[in-house]
Amino acid sequence: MKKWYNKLFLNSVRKAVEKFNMIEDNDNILVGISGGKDSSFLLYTLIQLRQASYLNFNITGVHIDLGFKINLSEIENFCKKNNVELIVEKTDIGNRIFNSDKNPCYLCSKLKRGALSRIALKYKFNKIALGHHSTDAVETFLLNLIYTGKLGSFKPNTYNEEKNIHVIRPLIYVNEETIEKVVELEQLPLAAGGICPVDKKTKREEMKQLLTQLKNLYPDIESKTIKALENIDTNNLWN
Ligand SMILES: Nc1ncnc2c1ncn2[C@@H]1O[C@H](COP(=O)(O)OP(=O)(O)OP(=O)(O)O)[C@@H](O)[C@H]1O
Repeated sequence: MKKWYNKLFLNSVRKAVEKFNMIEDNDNILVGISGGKDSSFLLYTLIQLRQASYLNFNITGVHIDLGFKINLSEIENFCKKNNVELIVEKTDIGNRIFNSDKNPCYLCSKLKRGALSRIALKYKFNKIALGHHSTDAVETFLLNLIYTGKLGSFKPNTYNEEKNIHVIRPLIYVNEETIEKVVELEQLPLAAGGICPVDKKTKREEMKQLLTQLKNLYPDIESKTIKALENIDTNNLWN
C-alpha cells in the first residue's frame, strides 16, 4: 500500500472506527459486496486496516445476488488473492421488488438488509460492514429533509439487540471522489452487468445532482453537513 494512502483515506477510516467503536478484537465481520466501487473499496480498506492493526478480526465478503445476471469473476479473483472468503447468496429479490406495489428501492434495501442479517446469524458473524460513505450520508440527509421532512441520516454504528448484530459503516468520513480515485489507482475489482432497471432514475440520484449543484456554490457543504450531524444544537430543535 502507498504510504500517502494514510493521509488520503486510512486515517479517516481509523478515526471512524475508533470514534464509533466499530471494530474490536476477535470480531467476525461480514462485508456486504454489491459489485460496485464503494463496497470493493470497503473490502480493500478493511484488508489494509487489518494488516496495519494490532486488532485481530476476521473479514468475509457476501454478495446478495438479486437475480440481475451479475458477473462477479473480478471480485472472486480479488478475494482469492487476498485470502478472503466470499459467500454468494442467490435470491429472487429482483423479481419480488417489481411485482409489489411498494417502492422498489425501499423494498430492495429492506430485503437485502434482511438477507444480510440472516446470513450473519447463520454463520455467526457479529458485525455487518456496509460501504456507505460521507457523500451517501449527505445525500440521505437531503433525501430525509426534502422528501420526508425529517432531520438526520443513517448512523455510523447501529446495534440490533434482538439479533445481537452491529451494522458498521467504516467509510463515513471518506467521500465518493476519494473512493473513485483509489478504485482507479488500485484497479479494484468491479462486477460486470447486474444493472438494476431503475438504476440512475431514483430520488437518491436526484439528490446526488442537487449536491453537485450545491457544491458549485459552497464547495465544503459536504464536510459541513457531516459536521452538523455531529454538532446538534438540541436547544434550537423544536421537539
Ligand atoms: N447485493 C448486495 N450484496 C451485498 N451487499 C450489498 C448489496 N447491495 C448493497 N450492499 C451493501 O450496502 C451498501 C450500500 O448499498 P447501495 O445499494 O447504497 O450501494 P452503493 O452506495 O451504490 O455502493 P456500491 O458502490 O458498493 O454499489 C454497499 O456499499 C454494500 O456494502
